[in-house]
Order: sequence, then C-alpha cells, then structure tokens
Amino acid sequence: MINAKDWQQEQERLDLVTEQLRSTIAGLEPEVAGLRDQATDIRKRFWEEVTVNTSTHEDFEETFYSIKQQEAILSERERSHKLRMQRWKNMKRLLPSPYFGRFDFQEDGLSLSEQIYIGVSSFVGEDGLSFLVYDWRTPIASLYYDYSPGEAAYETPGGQIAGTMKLKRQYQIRDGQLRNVFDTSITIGDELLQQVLGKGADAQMKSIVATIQKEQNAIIRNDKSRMLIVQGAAGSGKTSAALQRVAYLLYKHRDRLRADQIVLFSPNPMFNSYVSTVLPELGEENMQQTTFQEYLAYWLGSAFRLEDPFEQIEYVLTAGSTQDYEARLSGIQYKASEAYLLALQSYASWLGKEGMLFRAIRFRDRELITAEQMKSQFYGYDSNVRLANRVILLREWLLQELTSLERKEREALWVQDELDYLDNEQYAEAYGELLKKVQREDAVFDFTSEYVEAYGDFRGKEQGEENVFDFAGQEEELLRRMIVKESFKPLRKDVKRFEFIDTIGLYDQLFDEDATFRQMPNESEVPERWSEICKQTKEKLGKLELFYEDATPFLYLKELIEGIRTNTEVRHLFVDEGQDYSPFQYAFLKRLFPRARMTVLGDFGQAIFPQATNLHEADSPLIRLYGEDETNLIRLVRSYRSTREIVEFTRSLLPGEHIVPFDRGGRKPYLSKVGSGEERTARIIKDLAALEAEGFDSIAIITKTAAESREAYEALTSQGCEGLRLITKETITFEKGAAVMPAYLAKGVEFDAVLIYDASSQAYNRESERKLFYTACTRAMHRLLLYATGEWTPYIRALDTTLFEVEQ
Ligand SMILES: Nc1ncnc2c1ncn2[C@@H]1O[C@H](COP(=O)(O)OP(=O)(O)OP(=O)(O)O)[C@@H](O)[C@H]1O
Repeated sequence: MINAKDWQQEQERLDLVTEQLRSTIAGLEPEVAGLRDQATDIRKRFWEEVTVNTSTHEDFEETFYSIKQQEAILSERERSHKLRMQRWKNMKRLLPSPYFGRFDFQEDGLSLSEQIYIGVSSFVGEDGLSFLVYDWRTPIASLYYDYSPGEAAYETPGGQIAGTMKLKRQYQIRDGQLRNVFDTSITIGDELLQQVLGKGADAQMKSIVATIQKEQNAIIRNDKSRMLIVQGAAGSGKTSAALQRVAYLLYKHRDRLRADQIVLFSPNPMFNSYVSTVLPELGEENMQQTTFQEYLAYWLGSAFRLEDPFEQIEYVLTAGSTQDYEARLSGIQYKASEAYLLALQSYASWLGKEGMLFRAIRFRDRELITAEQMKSQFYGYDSNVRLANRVILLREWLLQELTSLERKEREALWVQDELDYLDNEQYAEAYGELLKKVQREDAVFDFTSEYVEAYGDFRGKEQGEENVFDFAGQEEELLRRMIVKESFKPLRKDVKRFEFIDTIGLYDQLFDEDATFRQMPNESEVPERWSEICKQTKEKLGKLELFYEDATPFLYLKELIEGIRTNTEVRHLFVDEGQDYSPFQYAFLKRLFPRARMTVLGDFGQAIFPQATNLHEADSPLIRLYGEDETNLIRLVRSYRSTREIVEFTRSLLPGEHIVPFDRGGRKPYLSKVGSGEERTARIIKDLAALEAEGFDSIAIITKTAAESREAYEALTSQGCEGLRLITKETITFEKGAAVMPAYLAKGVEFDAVLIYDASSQAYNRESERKLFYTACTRAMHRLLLYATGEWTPYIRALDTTLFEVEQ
C-alpha cells in the first residue's frame, strides 16, 4: 500500500482523467449519434437515388456507376462513423476504471521521467498531446510487463529505447474510485494477481491484461516467427495468452489485419462459448472460431457418417477388451503420423502411372462415358503433367464430351416423350419462359454458349434474308435443347465436383493388403497388425463411415488428386490444446492456410488422444513443420489456476514434469473411500451442498467416459440433487452451477471445485490413462475431491501421503 499523500495525489489524478473522459464522451455523443442518422438516412434513400434501368447497355452502365458512387459515399461515411464510434466505445469502457498500472520511466539521456499509465485503451487528454492513458499494447507498455524498477528497455519500430524505471504501481479502480494501490517491486503484480486468482471461476474466461506475466508477454508480443509453439503446464495461462495475443495483433496491425483473418481452432464447441467474451471485453471483435471436426464435416459430412474425436476417445477408453482393439490403436497411431502422409504422397505418385479409379457417368440407366474410357484418356496425357493437373484436363475433356453427347441426346425418344407431355398451354408457357430467359441473359451480357447458339439461330432465322421463320420448328428445337440441357445439368455439376473420381475406391485400394500399398517406396513403414488395420478400415468404408483417424488422410488424398484447397485470406492460425492434433493434421493445416502464421498452444502432459503430438521435444514434428529457424518455442511452467496444494498433488501424478505453483494456499485434495455406489451418491450430494454453502458456484463432477457421466447424472438426480447439468459433446454453452461431464470435455475450462467421480483402480489403471486423470484433476481452482469404491488408482497409491487428506 502507499502512503496517504500519494493516495491523495493518485485520487486527484484519477478525478482529472475521469473528468476529461466524461467531457470527451459528451463531446463525441452528438457526433456519433449524428453520424448514425446520416448513415441510416442514406441507407433509406439508397434505392431512390440510383436509377435502376437495365434495358440497354448504356442504361446498365449508368446504373452501375450510379450505384458505385452511392456506395463510395456511404462507405466513407460509415468508415468515419466506425472510427468515431470505436473511440466513443473505448472511452466508455475506460470510464469506470481508466487504468490498472503505472510506471515512471526516464529515458537514457533525458533529465525528466515520464509517468506512464496503462489501461485497456489509449486516451489523449484535452490538450490533444498528452497521453493520459496508454493502451496496454503500445510498445512502451511492454515495460510494465517485462520489468521491475531498475534498468529497462523496450523495442519500438525505430529501435530499442533504454532507460530506468523509477516506480511501478498497480491500481484497483471501481466506478472512478481508487480501491487499492500497490507499489510493486521485485515480483510483478503478485498482490493484484493473488486477489484475481483467489476469486471464483466464471462462466466466461476473463481478460488478464492487468496482470500479464513476463513470460506470457513474450507470447503475446511475439511477432517474428512463422510458428510459435507454447508448451505450458495446466493452468499456466496458454489460452489466456493466446486471446490477449489476438487482441495485440489486431491492435498492432490494425491497418491491415481484420478479426476474420484470424482463426482459432478450439477443442470443443463449449470452449468457444467459454472464451467468447474476452476479446469484446478488450474492445476487439472476436476472431473466427472453429473445431477441426467442423472443418472435416463441411467437406466430408455429406458423403460419410464421420466419427468425431470424442467417439474415438470413448472407444479407446472403453473397448480395451475387444478383439480389434490393439489393431485399431496401432491404426490410429499410424494414420496420425508423418510416415502415413509420405505413404499417401507416394501412393499419389504411383497413381500417376497406374491404378486410378473412375466412376462412369451414367444417364437414364446408361453409361454415357465409361470408367475405362476415362482411364485411357487419363493415362493418355503426358505423364510429366502433375496428377491434379491431369485430373483437370480430364474434367475439361468430360465437359466437352458431355456437350457433344448432349447434342446427340436431343433426338432421343425420351425427349420426344417429354415434349409430347406438354399441353399447348405449357408449351406456350415454356416457350415464353425460354424467350424471357434468353432476353434476361442478353441484358446482363452473360449468357451461356447454349443460349448464344440457340438465340443466334433464332435471330438469324428471324432476320434472315428470306425472312422466313419456322416458328414451330424453332420452338421445338429450342425446347429440345432446354429439356436435354436441364437433364444434363446434374451431370455437369457432378463432373465439376470431381464426382467422376472414385475417391472412396482409391482410399479403399490403399488398404488392399498385398497390392498397391506394397508397391510404395516406404514399405518399411507398414505398421504392426497391418492386415487387421486393412480389414477394419475397409469394413468401415464399406458402410460409408469414416474413422476419425481416416478423415484427414482421406481429405488429403482427395486433394492430392483434385488439387489443394487453400485459404489465403487467413493470416494467423491459433491451435489451442495443440497436443491433441496429429502431425498429419498439422501438415494439412499448413497447406490449407499457406499465408498464415501459426501459434500452437498445448501441454503434452494433457495428451489424452492416442494421436497426440509432442510439442516441444527436439524431435517434435511441429518443430520440423516450418523448420527450426522459423520456429520459436516458449515454455510456461508456472501454474496460475490451482492452489499450491492442488498443483503439488497434480504435478506428482506426472513425474518428471517441471511445474511451479503460484503461491496461493488452500486445502489439500480430499480423498473419500466409499463402500458402494449409493454411498458415493449420498456423499457427493452432501459435498456439493457444503461447497455451495462455502460460496463455490462452479463445480464439476468429472467422470472418465460419457457413459459414466450419464450414470452419475442419473444416480445423483434420482437422489434429489437439483439443478445439476449433464454436459455432452453437443453442449455448446458453458454455465455456472454444478455439472457432470467426461474428462475430455472438461479440457481447457476450469471450476472452483472438481469432484473426481471414480478415482479407483477399476477406473484408472492403465498407464495410457494417466494423463486423462491428470487433466481432470487440473481443472480445479480451489478444491479437489476424489472418490473411490475400491482401492485407489495406482497413480494415487504411488504418491506421498502428505500431498492429500484422507477421510478418517
Ligand atoms: N497473468 C495472469 N493473470 C491473471 N490470471 C491468470 C494469468 N495467467 C493465467 N491466469 C488464470 O489462470 C487460469 C488458467 O489460465 P488458462 O486457462 O489460460 O491456462 P491454460 O494454460 O490454457 O490451461 P489448461 O492447459 O489447463 O487448459 C485462468 O483462470 C486465467 O485467468
């Protein structure tokens, strides 16, 4: 705390800033409102002022330019409106708490030091010159996060600026009143951080700008590497740092980076809702958020029933005793690997020579173009042309073939039949429609070759020398064209969508045990239990279903053949829970977003999926992805989420991990042995009530699987436990209160208290499930309670008994 005189001075300054903020806001208000009116007004009159007339070419052009002009005026006004609006919003946001930190900095060579106050946005005083508040993202503000009083330096676009930090303070301000002021010296922000971390969990993640730690600041401001990897312990602030980094990037590159050019891949839809308020709180728009599964479903969902990663993990956790289990696991690991990616590449180059599979183009139960014809056409192309380019050539050829087949088809009997079905009225109507269509197409100068041909013929005849127009004949001719054209439309559409390639067959062929795959150069990479893997994969494909581990490779093969889909708009890609993606998926993401920088945040200690990627070891495929020179690796070892007691307990579950607890004390994890399932239910109900009475309002009962969650939920609700929620993979909103969920859905989020439903050796016995157990326990901020009906899991039995309390 500071002395009374300093406090007085600080409150006076705060009053001054508040006063100026108020008058700036008041000054902006009429302007903002006026601009809003103008923009709405112009919107209303928009269509009155432009002349919509497209009957001649000139009219069309005039209309076009008139619209353009109106558009330009509107967008200029909207831009200036947006800027003022933004400023007004920023000031409003500052008002209740204009800043949270201050330091005094004397630049080398200058005799005076400057007071720098830091807040969520910059504020220049009424004189138009002095910064009363600096945005936390300005270069100078980084001193606040990186240094304690003493020598200090920061980077600017013009080079490094060095000097001395004289003083450093933190503030808690509510509604324009100073609540707390801390002079900080050695450790940055400990007092304030203590207070922040001591609070309860929220349904929404909070911004951490006031207490960003030095190592987190390095992540937020890293703007050099193509790939930034953050390996951080549970609760070390990876997600928090990622979100502040987005805000930082949007600020730093505000002239050229839009929020929709940033994409965050999140572990599940509920997580999206959990983090969705952080950026708006910081005055920025949210980035795009998606899950990998959403991407896969978009491209493959209509062709297959796709397994999702949660179904896959349920299988891994529950099917241990089934016959196919080991093979499936070996398949999952292999299909996640770079070796498999290489195998697919060599498979594609083999397909360049032989083995392509096509699907005949069928029309009215006939094969119009056979697979054989396509094959011979395809392999007739120069073999030096890339596979995907040859496929394009084939597509063009098919479209041409369809055009000539279509012409022939006009004389077919079925066309005559269709014509015969038209009664006079329909006939005239169809013809009228046809003419209208032709004219419409004409008016916008964009008519297909068919119409040009038809219309040209029509006009030629109409205006021909003899001036004889066989109206009936032409009518029929045109209708025939139309009828056939309509029926051929789906065929053309399919060809354009590469439906003529039998991608499923090609993927299936890869699993012909003794055929294609064996001809590939890296045969040595064939995984264990290959023949069983082949059988499983083929069976699944046969049912038009795709294992989760096959979905990305399938899409990749499809792209090797049809050409790669890329998104060149996206500039920054964030992958949270990065350990859960396979090396294969990373290679895929790199191709998909060729112009994006990547930030991957994860914790190998929480790698619960069998296809996990190690983020930080020397041999990590992630480091290889862009190469060491383009990659920066930052480790976070300090854990902020949980109390010291919980961190000491959880880190012992993962021997060898270096994790440092933040110094916040609490109760030790509490172990309750119960005699039966009923006893457990009763015990949990009692504990829930006690926790709620203590003021904890975000409580998770974490189970191992979804089935166990349902069981727990039913047992608890049938015994009168009220207001409990059951979280499933479909849950999209994160709410306060008590909820039951499987561990893999609790990823990334946190709770005041966590109750591990079953920590017995029956539930957690295998070494492969240790990380799942660790992930579940590390969700707890203040309290961790564990239950078991039989003996404790071996992970707990191996612990030092001083790390927990046992119910007596
Ligand atoms: N510098 C900080 N100031 C205040 N709170 C912080 C800070 N860093 C982290 N926290 C808090 O610690 C908790 C954990 O942070 P976060 O969820 O970002 O960690 P994580 O590394 O992504 O965790 P996990 O991998 O376990 O999901 C959050 O409540 C967050 O607000």
